[in-house]
Amino acid sequence: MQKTFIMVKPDGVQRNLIGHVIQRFERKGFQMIAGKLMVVSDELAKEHYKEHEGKSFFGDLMGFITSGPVFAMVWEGTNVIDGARHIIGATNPLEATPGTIRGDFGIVTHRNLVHGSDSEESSKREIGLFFAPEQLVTYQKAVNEWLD
Ligand SMILES: Nc1ncnc2c1ncn2[C@@H]1O[C@H](COP(=O)(O)OP(=O)(O)OP(=O)(O)O)[C@@H](O)[C@H]1O
Repeated sequence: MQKTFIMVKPDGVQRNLIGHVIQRFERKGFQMIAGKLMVVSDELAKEHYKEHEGKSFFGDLMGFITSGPVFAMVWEGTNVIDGARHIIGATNPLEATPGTIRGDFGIVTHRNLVHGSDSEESSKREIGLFFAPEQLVTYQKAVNEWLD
């Protein structure tokens, strides 16, 4: 089953949106298999966002993502990587469709509330950065047979 890494960023935690984000994914039919509240270290932030190293906003991004607790999760489901990106919405909340998390709650790109992996490769990499394999709890729900 496909897996993705989802993180409620520090602004989402401060704005009491952890429960809302979880509910959006649960309602869709995806299944959480790991979740934890944590503060991202400088080293982890740098590794997670290494594709952006050297860009003008990199310093601000590092400062922001380490500024307070995040809620890191792994979700599982059919096409969950793209499905989650649709629920989260476009990177710039101004361009995010209403009904998406960023479209409903975000205003600016540097505070866009939630992160979701953008490919199979990045989901594997990001899950490995934030969780040990034994922290992923795979289990069957009876409802799964009604989902796909
Ligand atoms: N021009 C920018 N100015 C400020 N911050 C930016 C800018 N572009 C991207 N960022 C920040 O870097 C993050 C990573 O950018 P990326 O292009 O990977 O978008 P994304 O995949 O939608 O976001 P994320 O990786 O957080 O899910 C963005 O979510 C945003 O917080």
